[in-house]
Amino acid sequence: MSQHPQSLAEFRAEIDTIDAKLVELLNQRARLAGEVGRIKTSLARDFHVPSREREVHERVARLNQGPLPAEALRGIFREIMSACLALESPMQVAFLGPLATFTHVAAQQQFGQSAQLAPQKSIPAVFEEVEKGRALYGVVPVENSTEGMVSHTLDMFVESDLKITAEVLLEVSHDLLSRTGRMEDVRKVYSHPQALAQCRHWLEENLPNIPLVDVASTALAAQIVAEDLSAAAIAGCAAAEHYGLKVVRSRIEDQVNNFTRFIVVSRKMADPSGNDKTSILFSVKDEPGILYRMLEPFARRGVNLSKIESRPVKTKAWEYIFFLDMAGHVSDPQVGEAIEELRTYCQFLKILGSYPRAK
Ligand SMILES: O=C(O)C(=O)C[C@]1(C(=O)O)C=C[C@@H](O)C=C1
Repeated sequence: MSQHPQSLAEFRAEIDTIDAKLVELLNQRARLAGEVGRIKTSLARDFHVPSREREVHERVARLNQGPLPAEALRGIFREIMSACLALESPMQVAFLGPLATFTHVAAQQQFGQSAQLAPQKSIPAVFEEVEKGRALYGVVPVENSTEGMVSHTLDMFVESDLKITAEVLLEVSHDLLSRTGRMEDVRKVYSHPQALAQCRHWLEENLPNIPLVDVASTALAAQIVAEDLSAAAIAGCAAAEHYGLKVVRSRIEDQVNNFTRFIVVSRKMADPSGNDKTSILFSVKDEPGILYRMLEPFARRGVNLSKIESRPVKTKAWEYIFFLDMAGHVSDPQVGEAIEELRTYCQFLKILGSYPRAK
């Protein structure tokens, strides 16, 4: 028996009254978004307007007096806008599947639950969906803080003209999942090679001599394990929920702060947000001092470089391509000028996009 049954009921009654108002207000908001959608249709404007969504999020954060944390309100408004946008025009987003992978979680985090998220079998398939216009955006992993770059994604940009319009940072935490939830039943562990690598020490200590099996995704590992009582999968909690598995051990990754960076690609460049990054791809002639010369235009203008990666390319025209990330938008004079100066040393240079820096 509760000590204050009366006041509990009273509080809940007040919450009910507020919920009724919220429903009414949310629908009022949705009707207005519908009007905005009709105007956009008549003017042939884009339905999804990231800059406006940013404005709404910033305004909401300024208005917030608590006790709700800013992040909680951000999530709520992301879903409100996702639902309003879906009324204007359903937004198609392709992502590297299958369902319940970390890329799926990243896509949901970026576009909300009302976007139409379509899983694809490969990174090239995600790019193709966007290139052919069947999806407005594509979401693919690009870099993991433990295992380094997802090279397939970077390689895509050599051929593709899609632009990076956003990045999503997701804390990736791995659980050991199985049907029974019991450690002693585990005779085999399935996962994506990167996830296995990220849990290597934990596996050596806790499951020595147990065979580890590489599969194409953490979600596929969970799907296999859902049919096999003697196997376990390393995957995220989204996969546990999706495939009805139990958690044998949670957070088994060797490194805390294990982040994966995902990128969002689209056919159009993103507008400046005030806190952007720019990514470029280029190749230079193989000659002495070239590395120094290619970075000098950025140093001289005080453009902060945050990453440089090189990849071998099996084409006669060049030997290595470089990927460079820098602070700022390509429309910032220092950024644009430094890139144009670098271009004079390059056999090939492509601006992959300027996009808001992930928080
Ligand atoms: O303001 C608009 O352009 C809208 O379509 C409304 C709205 C919103 O819900 O606030 C919805 C989708 C857009 O991406 C931006 C904002």
